[in-house]
Amino acid sequence: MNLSQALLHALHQHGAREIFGIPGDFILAFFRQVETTAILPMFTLSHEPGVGFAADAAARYHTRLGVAAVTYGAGALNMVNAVASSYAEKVPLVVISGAPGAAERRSGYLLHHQAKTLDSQLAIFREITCDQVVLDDAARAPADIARVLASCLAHSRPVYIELPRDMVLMPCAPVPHLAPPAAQPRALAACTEAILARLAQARAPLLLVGVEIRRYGIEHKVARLAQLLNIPVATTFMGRGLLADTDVALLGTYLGVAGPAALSAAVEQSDALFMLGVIVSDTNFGASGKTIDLHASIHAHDGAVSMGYQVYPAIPLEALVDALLEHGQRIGTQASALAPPAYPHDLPRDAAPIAPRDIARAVNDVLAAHPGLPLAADIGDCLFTALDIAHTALVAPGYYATMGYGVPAGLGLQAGGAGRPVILVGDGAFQMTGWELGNCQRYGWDPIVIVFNNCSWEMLRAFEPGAGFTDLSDWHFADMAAALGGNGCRVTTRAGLGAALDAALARRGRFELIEVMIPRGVVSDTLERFVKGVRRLQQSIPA
Ligand SMILES: Cc1ncc(Cc2c([C@H](C)O)sc(CCOP(=O)(O)OP(=O)(O)O)c2C)c(N)n1
Ligand SMILES: [Mg+2]
Repeated sequence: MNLSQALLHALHQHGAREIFGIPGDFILAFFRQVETTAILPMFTLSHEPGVGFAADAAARYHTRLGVAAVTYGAGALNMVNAVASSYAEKVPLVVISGAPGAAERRSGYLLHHQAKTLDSQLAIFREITCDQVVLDDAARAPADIARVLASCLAHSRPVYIELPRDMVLMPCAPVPHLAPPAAQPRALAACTEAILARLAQARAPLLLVGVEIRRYGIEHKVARLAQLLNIPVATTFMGRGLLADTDVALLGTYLGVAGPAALSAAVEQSDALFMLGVIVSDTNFGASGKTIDLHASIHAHDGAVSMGYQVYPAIPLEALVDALLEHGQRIGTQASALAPPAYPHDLPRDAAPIAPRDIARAVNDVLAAHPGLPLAADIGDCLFTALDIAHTALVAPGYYATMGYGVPAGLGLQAGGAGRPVILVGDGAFQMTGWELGNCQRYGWDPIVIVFNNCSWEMLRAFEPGAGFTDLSDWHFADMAAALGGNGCRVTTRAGLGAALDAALARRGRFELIEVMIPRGVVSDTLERFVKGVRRLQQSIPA
């Protein structure tokens, strides 16, 4: 076996099911190994940010390793933003970068794609990955690859593998599979007992779940825990879509002042807020009406648990949930004190112009007929609109908030076997990576893409009214769809939107681009409330 085959078998054994990539001369030999061994299918896209986003989305949706393979320098450094997003949002992404071989490193020349030094790329990726290896020694490679892949899964963060091109065919032993880290039994028992005692004595315990319960594949265990404890459950903004395929009666998504008042009050007034797998970020808590006292909460995240000023280190999330399931008992008197949110549906098929909420209605009508359709959303008002869409699997960078995610992420979902996705994307974000749709024809992907075309960076205008620089011109995206191998149509009325979706759903095999024209200044209620809330909080926080 050669080193590439050992690496590919190890990726498969650790759960990876596909590779996204763009080749370059420093990684050509590895791409040939991927192609000839067929251990993992390879999907190539057009621009490395899209490669990273697609691999990220496949990893999120399927709760498994995502893999992005790129060339040295121009390729890998082009993907830094996407990998940073995966790091911030705790996605287990394996970055494989080709690299110069030993002889060319000693040539004394500055090599093409080299920035500062030949190790600068490794230094940059150290900042956005949890573990790294340069595979320059075939004897060490099996242990190094095992360690790095185990880190990726244990921390649910990206890792970096640099593969010099003269090592690709070197003979190499198989890669061992390391056991995941275990909790120290007595520490786990003490932590579990303290949490259950705290919840039992509380007046209003509440379970708030975040992305880590998806990343560690424990949503169904968490659903069982919620039913066992019988306490109200809500998701964070980033956690939108969690528990969607369980029968947990969710209160909804916590959005602070931008969300339903009763739900926000339940979270902010809880005297035992149990945050499970929650990233404590401004997008999750920045619009809180009453600042949540994190020291009065229980927070299980990043492999540790904090309660008050007590920290229990090395408590893997799944081990904690298993222990709570084993020792927990009914605590709450009623699981959900609030009626679950009602989502808008029944799009009127009339000549009225289209507002973001109408798109939510239309998608909810589609979901009623096609339950379980996966959603990918970009950053912009399309993501706030997604909060008016019924609970379904949703991938979106709700915390790191990078634009350009939506279309490549939708392609990653379909490539990874999630079925036909609906993609929500604004015109500004579509300008960045929407062109990846041109790759659908090679792979038979056929997402339904809804472009919110307000000819504007409208989310920024909501924060900076009167700014002229947020105006964009009208790119007529629908007219370009056919040239990219898909079907496109532009709609300006609610009847047109309904008809376009009906037609799109009736066709398969080509992407469907529905360009929804939205008047500038018309935004979703949620974005409006979010902006008002953030402004009010900015004014209220003493200097
Ligand atoms: C890669 C990248 N560049 C810039 C931004 C800043 C930014 C936003 C966030 C605040 O950082 S929202 C936004 C405008 C989005 O425009 P569009 O896609 O048309 O959506 P909509 O018109 O619905 O706003 C920008 C430029 C970003 N998030 N990501
Ligand atoms: Mg826009």
